[in-house]
Amino acid sequence: SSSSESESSESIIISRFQTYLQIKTDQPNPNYTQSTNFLTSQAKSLSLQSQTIELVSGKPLVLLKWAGTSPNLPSIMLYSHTDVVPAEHDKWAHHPFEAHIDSRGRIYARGSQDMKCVGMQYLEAVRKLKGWGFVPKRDVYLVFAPDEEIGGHDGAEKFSLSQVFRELNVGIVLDEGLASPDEHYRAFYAERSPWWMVIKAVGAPGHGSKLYDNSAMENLLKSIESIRRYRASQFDLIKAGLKAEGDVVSINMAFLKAGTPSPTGFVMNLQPSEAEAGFDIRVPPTADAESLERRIAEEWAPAWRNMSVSLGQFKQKVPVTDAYGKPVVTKTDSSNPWWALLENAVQEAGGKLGKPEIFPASTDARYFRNLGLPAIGFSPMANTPVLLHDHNEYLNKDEYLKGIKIYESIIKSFASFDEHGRDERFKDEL
Ligand SMILES: CSCC[C@H](NC=O)C(=O)O
Ligand SMILES: [Zn+2]
Ligand SMILES: [Zn+2]
Repeated sequence: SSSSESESSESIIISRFQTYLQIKTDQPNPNYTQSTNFLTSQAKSLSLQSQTIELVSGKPLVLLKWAGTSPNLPSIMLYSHTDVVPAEHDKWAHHPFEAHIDSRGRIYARGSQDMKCVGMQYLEAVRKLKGWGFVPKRDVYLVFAPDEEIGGHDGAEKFSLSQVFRELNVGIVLDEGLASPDEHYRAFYAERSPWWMVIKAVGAPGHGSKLYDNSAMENLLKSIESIRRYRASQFDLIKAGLKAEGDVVSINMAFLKAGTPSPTGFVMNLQPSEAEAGFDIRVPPTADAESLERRIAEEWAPAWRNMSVSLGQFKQKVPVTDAYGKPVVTKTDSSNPWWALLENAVQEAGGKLGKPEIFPASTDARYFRNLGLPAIGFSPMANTPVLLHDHNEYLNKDEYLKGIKIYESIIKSFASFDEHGRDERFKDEL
């Protein structure tokens, strides 16, 4: 019967997803050879043109092309990253690279939400559309990039600045979003900028029994107290329902480093002369970055308290604004036809979309928004807890399959949109 046929094709779709999830592309040593081979073989089975670009050796980006009938129109870029964050195997109910499906249909794997789901859903949607004989007007590109989880410098950043990318004449970028615990899918028009900061205090050492001012520990603790008050004030705005997660500044301590090591632990009766703490700060595009800088310099790391500030791992301090001082955001009003197209396409496929949001963390989309291109963060996972970077990351197979239908609708709509309109303007600016 046709229903058992569709079941078997659904199980093939799920097992392809499992195969991709089983490839160990976890940082810091992702197996990009295997993911590249897998994606290239998928492209072949779909008769998509494929090339592998290594802007940095050992960091392949897989670029697939579905040629449209009007190649002069700006193209659609369906973007995803192939790497995933590490997982603590022994803390998971199922091995993070087994892609085990439990009795409720939950597929457990690192990358099931972030974001191998999206990369495979693009491919499955293209497979369906091709099967139905759909022909795109615009060129459709699928991009599978390395190293998003460590900042995207050898992936999306270099790619966005490359001649190859310029020649794609991209008009709209789709990249990752977040799962939604309720029935509404989430779409993101901007993201917060990561500022990774280390605050260091130096001070006079002394006997552990002595009360005196200006020890490194005391000075660092003063900063931490002030930072925690600020953190609470931002968090309160969310708790009171006044602001969304992406609309406030977040600041969390990533590490604390101080003390004089001894063979049995730390020396107890010595107040150390140095102490430092690392913070992950996320700044919304609309925030007053200058006043935050002032707060850091005057309250959190004042030189008069023998304190200094430097950039942490990967030296992340992404500017909140573009080269012209404008916040880096994608328009959600009528000046951006892609937004309305996305809304309608999701609705037509039976999905509901929530209010546009600012992504609380970082994605590679920022590199494309920085060029002035519209980029929408979207991962179709409704009724799903947000588990990216968490233990037991999973996606239910029915949600995954629904997401493919959502992308069929979006890709069809985007690839058929034949107004030059506003996106032509970007071409002159590039
Ligand atoms: C700032 S580079 C790291 C990017 C990473 N992206 C997803 O988690 C993040 O921490 O937001
Ligand atoms: Zn991601
Ligand atoms: Zn991630």
